[in-house]
Amino acid sequence: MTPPSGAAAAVRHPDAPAPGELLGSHYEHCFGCGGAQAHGLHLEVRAGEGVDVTAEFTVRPVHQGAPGLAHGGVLSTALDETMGSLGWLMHMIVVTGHLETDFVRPVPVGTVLHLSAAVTAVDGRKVFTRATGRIGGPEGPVAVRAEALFIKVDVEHFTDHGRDEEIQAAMADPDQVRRARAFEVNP
Ligand SMILES: CCCCCCCC(=O)SCCNC(=O)CCNC(=O)[C@H](O)C(C)(C)COP(=O)(O)OP(=O)(O)OC[C@H]1O[C@@H](n2cnc3c(N)ncnc32)[C@H](O)[C@@H]1OP(=O)(O)O
Repeated sequence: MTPPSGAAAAVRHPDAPAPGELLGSHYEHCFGCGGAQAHGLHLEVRAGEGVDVTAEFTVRPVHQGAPGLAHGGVLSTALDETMGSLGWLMHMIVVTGHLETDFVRPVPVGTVLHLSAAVTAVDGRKVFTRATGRIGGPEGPVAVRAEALFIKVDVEHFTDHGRDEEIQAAMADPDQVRRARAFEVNP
């Protein structure tokens, strides 16, 4: 997870969302950010000043692992989704290649997890990222932290591998196609 010595700093795309702007969901059925997923995380991610974002995730009873506590895999998902959204600031479509999470404090149901993530380096198609989740406020103690390697892919990654039913539905939605193609038309 250490970027190679030749890795570059991340570059914010000139057409990236303005600092403070909500990025919006990339797919309404996404478990991380989609509004159509009843039990999803419903993450709303906001652009930062650089190639960084913030987000909030409210832990609900459907996200439990142990009684009254968030499931660790769900917390990893929140970190994953937050870091994955960094691609939007660089106009890159990325998928997670490697993700590692430290669970530092238990996170009770009802907690708002305050997430922040940033790109630490870029090396060709490889995007190195880091994230933390704090409880009790944006400056509260760290409950979870993660590092992840994302890999830049083309839209064909999804159309070639996704189940036909969902791909056809997504392709029939002009908003979804516009979102998916935005980075290719306006790289
Ligand atoms: C719009 C989307 C928002 C997403 C938000 C949520 C994020 C997600 O959860 S995405 C879903 C989970 N991830 C996936 O399903 C990805 C599944 N994996 C794959 O499809 C492929 O392995 C993929 C695309 C990551 C890489 O395959 P491929 O395009 O053939 O690239 P490949 O040549 O193997 O690797 C490229 C580079 O990355 C490195 N790499 C790839 N995977 C890893 C890994 N797991 N660990 C370390 N390095 C890796 C390779 O070593 C290579 O490095 P180098 O350029 O230095 O030789």
